Amino acid sequence: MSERGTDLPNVLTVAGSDSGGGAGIQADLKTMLALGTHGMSVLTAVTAQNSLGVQGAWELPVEAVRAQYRSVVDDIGVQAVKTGMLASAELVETVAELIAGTDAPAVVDPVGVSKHGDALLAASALDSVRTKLLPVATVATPNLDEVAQLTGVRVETETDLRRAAAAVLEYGPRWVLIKGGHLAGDAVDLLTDGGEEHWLRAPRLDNRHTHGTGCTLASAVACGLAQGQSVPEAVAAAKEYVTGAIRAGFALGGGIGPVDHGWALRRGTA
Ligand SMILES: Nc1ncnc2c1ncn2[C@@H]1O[C@H](COP(=O)(O)OP(=O)(O)OP(=O)(O)O)[C@@H](O)[C@H]1O
Ligand SMILES: Cc1ncc(CO)c(N)n1
Repeated sequence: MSERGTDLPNVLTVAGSDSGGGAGIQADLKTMLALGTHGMSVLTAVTAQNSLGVQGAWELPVEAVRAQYRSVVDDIGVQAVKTGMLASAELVETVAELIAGTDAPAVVDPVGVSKHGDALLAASALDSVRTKLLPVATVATPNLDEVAQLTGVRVETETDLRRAAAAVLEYGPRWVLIKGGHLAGDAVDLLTDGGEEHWLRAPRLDNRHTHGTGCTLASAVACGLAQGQSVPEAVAAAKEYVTGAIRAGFALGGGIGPVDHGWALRRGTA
């Protein structure tokens, strides 16, 4: 038997490709490798993207998404699913239906726009995210722009995060992790299921190379869940991983560089 052993959990990302390698499918798979899981992917869209922005985006046909998902789940099996860019209402609804039929926790990152403000989800898909995708989520991980788009709640202070969380929970995810990364001050996120409340606080790092933070955090949560952690445990570990990745983020191209997914692999070996 190889050293891999037989207990490496399988984690599936359903997301778009970022040609620059910092966000999307590429960030997800790198996170899954770094955190000791076997990463697999269902591609929903292809973007021409780099450190300066998104130059083009093309979504895949619904049949292609459905076929990839079936290939993975029916043969290999998954211990957790993570979703990212889903592009259109049709794809959002297809993926929600596929997740509903899968016996594994789902981390839903309701990706709306890229860090540069480029749309990665059609405005006409918002309602499907609210009524079809959020209800099948074990954890939903919106950032503040996505919260505003989905619920109309505008977050300006840490206290507003509570109101935002309550508004997202109305749509039915089991847990919500509101990412306060775009607020001033500490990088504070709020995880709640409407009963328990967990505040995750990290110092704001003075590094502009933060491309892919959201994808990385959501994938790390999926890895923890696949490894049998509870939602609060998986989120706490994911926050530590993404904070380390931002600290190690590096310049690439002429704009915003990526976080460094490999930092945790090198931990203790320098
Ligand atoms: N400068 C920073 N220093 C420390 N932590 C940060 C910083 N910026 C973001 N974070 C943290 O990174 C995680 C991702 O949050 P963020 O709000 O950046 O996601 P996002 O906007 O969805 O990212 P993206 O769209 O680039 O993938 C959160 O835990 C947030 O608090
Ligand atoms: C493909 C893709 N998915 C997600 C994000 C999140 O910002 C991005 N920039 N690109």
